[in-house]
Amino acid sequence: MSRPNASELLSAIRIAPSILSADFARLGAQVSEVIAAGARVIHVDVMDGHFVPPITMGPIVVSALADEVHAAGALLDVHLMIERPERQVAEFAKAGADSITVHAEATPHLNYALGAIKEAGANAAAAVNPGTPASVLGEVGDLLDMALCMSVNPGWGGQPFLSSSLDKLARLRALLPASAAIEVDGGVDVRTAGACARHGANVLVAGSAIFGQADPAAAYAAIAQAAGAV
Ligand SMILES: O=C(CO)[C@H](O)[C@H](O)COP(=O)(O)O
Ligand SMILES: [Co+2]
Repeated sequence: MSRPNASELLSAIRIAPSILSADFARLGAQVSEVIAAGARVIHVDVMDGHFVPPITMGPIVVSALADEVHAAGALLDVHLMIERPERQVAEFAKAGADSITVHAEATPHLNYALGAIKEAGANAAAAVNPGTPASVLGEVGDLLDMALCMSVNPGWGGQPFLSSSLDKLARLRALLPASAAIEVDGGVDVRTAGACARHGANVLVAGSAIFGQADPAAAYAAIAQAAGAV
């Protein structure tokens, strides 16, 4: 099956529903609901029990969703909250990941890890935790298709948005080439989405604010409108 053009999809304002908060007993149906509502970026949170305490999912879940997501012209945005991610990126790309994010804090070899993602055929992204300066990503700016600003401490959905993230988004936007997308992840909802977009984010991850709601499609549409994505 042909892959969507990830660079093109990530160049507009996008709301990326995070399946971390989805009902896993009906994961395919939940993803279909948000795609029908207009979502073109599906965010997959991979946690290893080391970089962050919880353990979530691996390439097998990416592979299970890939055909449905790609057939809709949407992409799988895989957020690796794992130690030494460079050892795993090829496996996730093979499973169907279109963009892969590694944490700057998770490897001493960030430049190498980003190169490994590109070599595996995916878009390369790097994330910084709330306590890590944005400037770290300036060192690898030429390799970044996307930078991810964590607006909560990673590991759990449903946490409140850290307002200090707004200035950090603006610093990342000023620091990185215009071709790099800026993603924000954690505590994004109808109240925080507009400010994130105004401060330079164009890919807004939302988990509990979409899949934690009774009507995920309506919740998606409300956040998209708040961010100016529609
Ligand atoms: O990476 C993450 C957690 O580490 C999730 O993507 C993020 O927290 C989404 O959840 P919510 O929108 O509920 O904050
Ligand atoms: Co995430």
